[in-house]
Amino acid sequence: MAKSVQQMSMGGDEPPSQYIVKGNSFVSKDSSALIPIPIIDLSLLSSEGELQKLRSALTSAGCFQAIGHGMSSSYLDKIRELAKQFFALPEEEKQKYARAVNESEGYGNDRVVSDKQVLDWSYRLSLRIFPEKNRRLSLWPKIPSDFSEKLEEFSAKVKSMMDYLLRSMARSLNLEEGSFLDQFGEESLMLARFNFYPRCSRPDLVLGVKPHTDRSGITVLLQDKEVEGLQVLIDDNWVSVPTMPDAFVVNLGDQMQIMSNGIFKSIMHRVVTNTENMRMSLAMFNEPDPEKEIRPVEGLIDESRPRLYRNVKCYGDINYQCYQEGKIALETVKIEDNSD
Ligand SMILES: O=C(O)CCC(=O)C(=O)O
Ligand SMILES: [Fe+2]
Repeated sequence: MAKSVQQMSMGGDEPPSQYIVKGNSFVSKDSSALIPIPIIDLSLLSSEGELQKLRSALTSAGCFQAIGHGMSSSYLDKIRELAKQFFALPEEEKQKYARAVNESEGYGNDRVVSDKQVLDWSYRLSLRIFPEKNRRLSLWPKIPSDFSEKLEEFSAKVKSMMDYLLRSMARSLNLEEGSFLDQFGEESLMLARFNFYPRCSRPDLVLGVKPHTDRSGITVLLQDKEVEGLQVLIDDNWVSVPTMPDAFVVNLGDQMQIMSNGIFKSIMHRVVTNTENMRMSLAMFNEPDPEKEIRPVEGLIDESRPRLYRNVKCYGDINYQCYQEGKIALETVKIEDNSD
């Protein structure tokens, strides 16, 4: 049987060919000193100044670091600790929550859809959180014993932060507060993904996560407290997102690019590996109810900015299909001809 990423990591093995990303080198020039990631204080979003900063962050970069969100430093440490405790369990225990071959929920590595697929140097635990009826509690870890309770509490806090952000995003464009949030519907989806990146002997050839945009509406990411790895593509430069222990990274996803008629940018990002330290992150994805149609907000369409995207349902499925076929999902929902 092929060795697992964890076994290879511990042995310091040379990564096998399926993990090697061709035609690229990741020890690239780091542009973070030149292109800073915007920082937005959520407690100031009632002021016009901060709102304009938010708008500018989302129209240029498509991501920012969120501070002033009301969750304490020690609380965030506890959440990170929960993730670390789970990943530190013996493999046998973690396998109790293993992802089924054709599913994405549960514990494991990449779902393999083609022989040509380049594999990510990572482990994940993906769990559906909202709507509550979608939860598969058999996949929620029993150890640490407070895992479910803590995750549930954290998810509720993140959900209200996301709702507040979606309202603020609408206000920043002089729209009705509910212009984006209402499109998510009462049954909007939330998914938690715990990512774990073991050390890798060849960070120059292997990625923790390949370049992608999130299919979500928005993504709120709790980064590792110390170990960097996330990079975002801004103006054709890969920029490292610095660790800020008390901040969340907020990434705009594809579905908000659609709803904002392309004004807000869904950010391309990737995760690099390193030889020294393992890294963890916890990504919370918020998506509109797949049964509801989403569309560019009317107030963002005019003659100078014609409608860019058609009405879309079940974007998650479209995105997955495109991923398998090597297509860019957003391109397939674009309106090609705006002349009539
Ligand atoms: O680990 C990270 O910092 C980012 C993970 C990510 O992009 C994802 O889970 O979609
Ligand atoms: Fe992502």
